[in-house]
Amino acid sequence: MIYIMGTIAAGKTSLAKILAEDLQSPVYYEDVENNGLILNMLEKFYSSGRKSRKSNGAILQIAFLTFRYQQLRQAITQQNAVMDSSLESDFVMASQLHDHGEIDEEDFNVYVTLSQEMQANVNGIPWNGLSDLVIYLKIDADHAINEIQKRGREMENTTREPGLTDYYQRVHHAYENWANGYHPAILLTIDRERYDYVKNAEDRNDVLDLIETKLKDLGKLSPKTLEKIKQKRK
Ligand SMILES: Nc1ncnc2c1ncn2[C@@H]1O[C@H](COP(=O)(O)OP(=O)(O)OP(=O)(O)O)[C@@H](O)[C@H]1O
Repeated sequence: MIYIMGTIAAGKTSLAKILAEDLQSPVYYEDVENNGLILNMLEKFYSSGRKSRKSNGAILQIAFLTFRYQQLRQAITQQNAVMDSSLESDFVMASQLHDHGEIDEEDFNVYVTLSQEMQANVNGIPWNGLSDLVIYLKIDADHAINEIQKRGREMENTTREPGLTDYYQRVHHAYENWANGYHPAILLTIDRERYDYVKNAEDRNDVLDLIETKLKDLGKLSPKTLEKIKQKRK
């Protein structure tokens, strides 16, 4: 499994799509706009800043955990499945809510215990909770906030709720800290300020080369398959 990590609007969904197409791998999206359960919860969570994060934060994490676990049960059986979000990214989100007093100690304990119990055994397979490769999309906070505003979701709009800018900065900071201290699995950082893999074909190829070479080095892609993929791209 390949996890793509990064702050809100870092470009995870786009990279997941591009990478999965190139690898011809299964892909799993967060796709909040088409998931009624998550969308309703998220709208409540975002509705009135800190107050609504506090009242809905814990149950939102349980909702994400349920949805993500459904994806994980499938993805774990497939080679190089790409996930644009994961239990790992949810843990960063849940922890920052807890760190800022928006999920209380007791609720956080329930969430962590449940998450660990679920991950200890996926589809009858004991699992260590790690993916084969973690890709971190490193982006400047202001750039990410700009991207959030550009996609124009009402619930994420900072004009409607100015306090959201602080929240986005906080989440950005949480991801930076997480990436700096992450060692359990192989982490590949992609600099979003350097590569525009959506609009620039050369950048896209460079990013795909970086990721796929790493997969080859990890034994997740044979040298022959990597060569074929590169030829197909030309
Ligand atoms: N565990 C979580 N806790 C709280 N909010 C979450 C969690 N996971 C995702 N979200 C929120 O759900 C929404 C997801 O939107 P979307 O699927 O477009 O992804 P994104 O994280 O913004 O990624 P990108 O734009 O990089 O693809 C964002 O507002 C995000 O902050």
